[in-house]
Amino acid sequence: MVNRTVLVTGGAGFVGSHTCKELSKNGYSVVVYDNLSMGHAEFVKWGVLEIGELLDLDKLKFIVGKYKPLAVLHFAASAYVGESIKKPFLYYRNNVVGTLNVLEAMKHIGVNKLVFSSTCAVYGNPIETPITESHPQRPINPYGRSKSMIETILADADAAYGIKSISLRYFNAAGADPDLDIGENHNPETHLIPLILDTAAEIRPHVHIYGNNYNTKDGTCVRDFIHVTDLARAHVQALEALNDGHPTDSFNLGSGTGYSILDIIAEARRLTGNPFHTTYKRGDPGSRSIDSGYG
Ligand SMILES: NC(=O)c1ccc[n+]([C@@H]2O[C@H](COP(=O)([O-])OP(=O)(O)OC[C@H]3O[C@@H](n4cnc5c(N)ncnc54)[C@H](O)[C@@H]3O)[C@@H](O)[C@H]2O)c1
Ligand SMILES: O=c1ccn([C@@H]2O[C@H](COP(=O)(O)OP(=O)(O)O[C@H]3O[C@H](CO)[C@@H](O)[C@H](O)[C@H]3O)[C@@H](O)[C@H]2O)c(=O)[nH]1
Repeated sequence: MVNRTVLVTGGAGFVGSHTCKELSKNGYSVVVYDNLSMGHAEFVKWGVLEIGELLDLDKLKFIVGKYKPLAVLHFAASAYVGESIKKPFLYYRNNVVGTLNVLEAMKHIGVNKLVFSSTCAVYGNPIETPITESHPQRPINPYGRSKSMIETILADADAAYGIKSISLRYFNAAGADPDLDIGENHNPETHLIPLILDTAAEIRPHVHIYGNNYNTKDGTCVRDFIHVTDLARAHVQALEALNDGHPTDSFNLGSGTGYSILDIIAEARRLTGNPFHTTYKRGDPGSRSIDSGYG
């Protein structure tokens, strides 16, 4: 019988849970491995939830051995740029050591395919846009550096142990499941669009704009947003490419168009009809000015 079981680390989180839905729609049997530090048990609607910690190598080996998945989709990570500057060891441990443990467990059981959640933060401030996959990697914060280190480790894992991987470097994930089965629910919430929508809904008093003297058209940072369901579909395609023998590779996932923070605020005011308040704060030193991707 063909093995259709996949292990999804971080499958109770935002992008992981949307991907579980797409995997299930495409006939895969999903096992989620998540410590629920940021995710939600109620987001695991399309598979089995195994509560576990990336840093617990014995448990990871046990779960990989129990289900013997054909592949691992590895979302679980710490993923806040600002926090990574304040707590770099947490980011290197959770992201780099956590991924080493996933790879070690895969090697131990003989699983040799991995789809990895990388990020456009591996590029740092771009020297040209749109950013292509061959753009130099000069990350400017510990979060981006942790993901860039993992990509290096993945190349070594292929060379030494034949573990094939596809790293998907997403730009900014946005939106929610069109059927409203799941959505974005982070605590604390730091992402721009949910904070803007909370302000328009009068749950928050104002939106802080972090910095207005970046070298962009209006001085605010520029980001390229991609819908979370498009990201989810790309993961299924990456899994199928690995199954078809595609070599270790990396791909950007963005729309190719960047919008400034002021663009996003103007559009949210127009769509909601609420001219909500904004205030300026100092820009975050680890924040890249422009992210405009390549779809
Ligand atoms: N959201 C974005 O815009 C974006 C953009 C680029 C890359 N990414 C990457 O995509 C992945 C998913 O991002 P997200 O926005 O869905 O984040 P998220 O925080 O919603 O999901 C991460 C999940 O991993 C789990 N987790 C974290 N550390 C763990 C550990 N040590 N052991 C077990 N489970 C653990 C959390 O509980 C959570 O459910 C991350 O790797 C992130 O770096 C996200
Ligand atoms: O209240 C806010 C929140 C954010 N921002 C700015 O808005 C932009 C987008 O911020 P945010 O939504 O927090 O996303 P990023 O910092 O770009 O990081 C996200 O997108 C990255 C890819 O670009 C991923 O790797 C990260 O995991 C994910 O958190 C940045 O310039 C922030 O400085 C504000 O001005 N005010």
